[in-house]
Amino acid sequence: MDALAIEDVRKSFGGVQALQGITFSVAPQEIVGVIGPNGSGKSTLFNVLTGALKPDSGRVLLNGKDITRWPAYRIARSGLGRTFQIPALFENMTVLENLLTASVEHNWDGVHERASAVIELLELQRVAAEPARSLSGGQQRLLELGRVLMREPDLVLLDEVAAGVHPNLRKLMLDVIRAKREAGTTFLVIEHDMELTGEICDRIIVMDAGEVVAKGTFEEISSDAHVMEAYLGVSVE
Ligand SMILES: Nc1ncnc2c1ncn2[C@@H]1O[C@H](COP(=O)(O)OP(=O)(O)OP(=O)(O)O)[C@@H](O)[C@H]1O
Repeated sequence: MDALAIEDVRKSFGGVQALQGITFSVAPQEIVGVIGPNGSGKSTLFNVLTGALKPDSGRVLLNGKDITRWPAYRIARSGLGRTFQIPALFENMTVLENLLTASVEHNWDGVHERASAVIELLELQRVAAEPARSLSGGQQRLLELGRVLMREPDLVLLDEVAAGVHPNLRKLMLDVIRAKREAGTTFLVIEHDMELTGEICDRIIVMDAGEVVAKGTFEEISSDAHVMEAYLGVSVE
C-alpha cells in the first residue's frame, strides 16, 4: 500500500488554477522530491495534503485512508507532519520546551525521553536550555524538524528544509532524514536546491503551472534538457 496517494487533485483560487489534476504516489520509506518554478503549485499541494486547504476535487489517501476532507488536526494526528519554509517556533521558549510542546495533542507518554533522543539526534545538546530565538538559522530549521519528529509521523513533508543552512548542519540534517527513512519514515520534499534533491531523493516530481510535467529519478530528470531548461531555468550542456 502507498504511504501517500494523490489522485487528480484540483484547486483554484478565483481564476488561478493552482493545481490542475495532480496524480502521483509515494511508497513507504521513499524520499520523493517536488520541484518546479515559483508559482507552480508546490505550496498549494502541501497545504491540501495537510488539510490547511480543501481541494476542489480529487482524493488524498494516507496509508490507504481517504483523508481528503479531514480537518488539519485530524490529519496531523493520523501521522502526517510538516515543516514550514519559515520555521514556526516558539521563539521565547527554550529548545527543550519547543520539543515538549510539539507533543501537545499527540502523546505525552515518554515525552522527556523522546525530547532527549531528538536533541541528541539533532546535536542540540549545548543549546537545549537556550531560547529558540538565540539559535542560528540552521539550528532553527533543525529544531523545526525536531518538533515534527517528536510526533513520530509516518509521513513528513519538508518545505525547503535546508535552505540557507550551514554545510555542516545541512549534512547533519540529511543524515537525520536518511536515518529516519531507514527507521520507517516516508518523506515528500519541496526543494529548490537541485544538489540536495539529487543527494537524498529516490524520485522527483516536476511541477509547472499546477501540473506534473515530469517524474523520474534525479538522473532521468536532470538528463531531460527540456525539463531543466523550460522549468528550472538551468542550461544543460
Ligand atoms: N491563497 C491564494 N489565493 C490566491 N492565489 C493563490 C493563493 N495561494 C496560491 N495562489 C496562486 O496559486 C499558484 C500556485 O502557488 P504556490 O504558492 O502553490 O506555488 P509554489 O510552487 O509553492 O511557489 P513558490 O516556489 O514560490 O513557493 C500561484 O499562481 C499563486 O499565485
